[in-house]
Amino acid sequence: MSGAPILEVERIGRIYRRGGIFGGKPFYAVDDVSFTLPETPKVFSIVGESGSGKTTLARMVLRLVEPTDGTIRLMGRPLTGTSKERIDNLEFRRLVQPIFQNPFEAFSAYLPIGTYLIRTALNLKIARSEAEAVEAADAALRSVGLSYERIRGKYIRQFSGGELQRISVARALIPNPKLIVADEPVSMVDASLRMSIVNLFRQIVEEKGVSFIYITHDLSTAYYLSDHVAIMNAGRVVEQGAPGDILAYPSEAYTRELMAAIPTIGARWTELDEIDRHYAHERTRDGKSADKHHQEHS
Ligand SMILES: Nc1ncnc2c1ncn2[C@@H]1O[C@H](COP(=O)(O)OP(=O)(O)OP(=O)(O)O)[C@@H](O)[C@H]1O
Repeated sequence: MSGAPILEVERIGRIYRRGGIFGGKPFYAVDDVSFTLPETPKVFSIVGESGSGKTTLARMVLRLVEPTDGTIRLMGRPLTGTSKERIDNLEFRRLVQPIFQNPFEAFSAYLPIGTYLIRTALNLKIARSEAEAVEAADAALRSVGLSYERIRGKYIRQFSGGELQRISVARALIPNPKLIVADEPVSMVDASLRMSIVNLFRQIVEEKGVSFIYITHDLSTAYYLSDHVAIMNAGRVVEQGAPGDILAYPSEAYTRELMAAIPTIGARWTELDEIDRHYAHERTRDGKSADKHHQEHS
């Protein structure tokens, strides 16, 4: 269905029980959350402290957890419920891909990573033969500054966290998805490489037309990367809007607390000014975001 938003999340909620398997007290881990990702590719960040419900929300969008209430539609078609229109699993995995926090857990330790990527291409029916699968893996790896040749025969222990997260991004790109849901994707990556991954996301949005849901507790990367930020507290979205507006004029006390909770607030927000300047420069240079760190480290 063309013209439909990529994702429409409407009043979703998820109940869990706290305090014992039997008779624990029910509570909403995600409570009445709504947002829309438009057809044009965007980065939508969900920011909140530990326990605010970000991962539960991401897992509902990834169809790993069934919502207790509400509906989710992908390109106009339901992800939840039992209607005939519901997107089937293969189609869903081709359209929506995850990137998780720990890249070391994203791949098998006993399989060369290239083999894993080939299997992904074959399982998702992106390739009909091993040769086609190598081609698909190579194309995806090239979009993140690597190549199949460079990773061939290697196992996860032979890569750094940053390199592996880059390979996770390549894995996610194999089916040419419409949406990537990235749950704390840089929190386990070395600080020096963090911005290169964040820049890579922006490049993918602009060059490949993929939308991102970026889940993080880190306001600074959310501010830098996003077109839209939603702040979550105790399962609810307490405010959402353009990052500049939210962070310059936070209307919620909770958002101000989140900002104040950054331990090196002076340094961090000065760093944001630098990021702003760098980003503005990179974007105007040739109309695209370039990835300086990426070139340095690849
Ligand atoms: N399977 C589950 N069973 C019971 N409670 C759960 C389950 N998953 C999450 N919760 C609870 O739901 C709440 C929200 O958790 P969630 O992991 O979504 O938050 P989060 O913001 O992603 O936090 P973190 O960054 O620490 O992962 C927490 O109180 C958590 O303990």
